[in-house]
Amino acid sequence: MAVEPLSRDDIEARLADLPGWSVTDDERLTRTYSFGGHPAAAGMVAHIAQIQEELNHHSDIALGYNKVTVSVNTHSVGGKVTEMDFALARRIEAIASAHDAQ
Ligand SMILES: C[C@H](O)[C@H](O)[C@H]1CNC2=NC(N)=NC(=O)C2=N1
Repeated sequence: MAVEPLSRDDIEARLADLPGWSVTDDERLTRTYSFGGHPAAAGMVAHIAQIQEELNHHSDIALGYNKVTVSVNTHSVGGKVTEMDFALARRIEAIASAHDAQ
């Protein structure tokens, strides 16, 4: 997969297919999920970690009582949002319903 920073237009087009995700002012693709409790939230974190190892692309994940926040950009291009970040976000979205993530 080519690794180049995405333009603002490319980012907006991809975000349109990822409700709940946004890009912060410091160029991180992020979403917060809510859960029924802590074990469910922790289970989602473990599953995300598996996916990240598979993709060799890793977000920063914050685990709270019943929330998980994922935040990612691509280190190898100096901390910009790339297609690799969106590929990870799509994989996370694909498992969210199995974890009852809101
Ligand atoms: C050596 C290894 O492939 C790299 O360090 C990978 C690992 N995970 C990564 N994760 C993220 N978010 N960005 C990267 O550039 C990156 N690079």
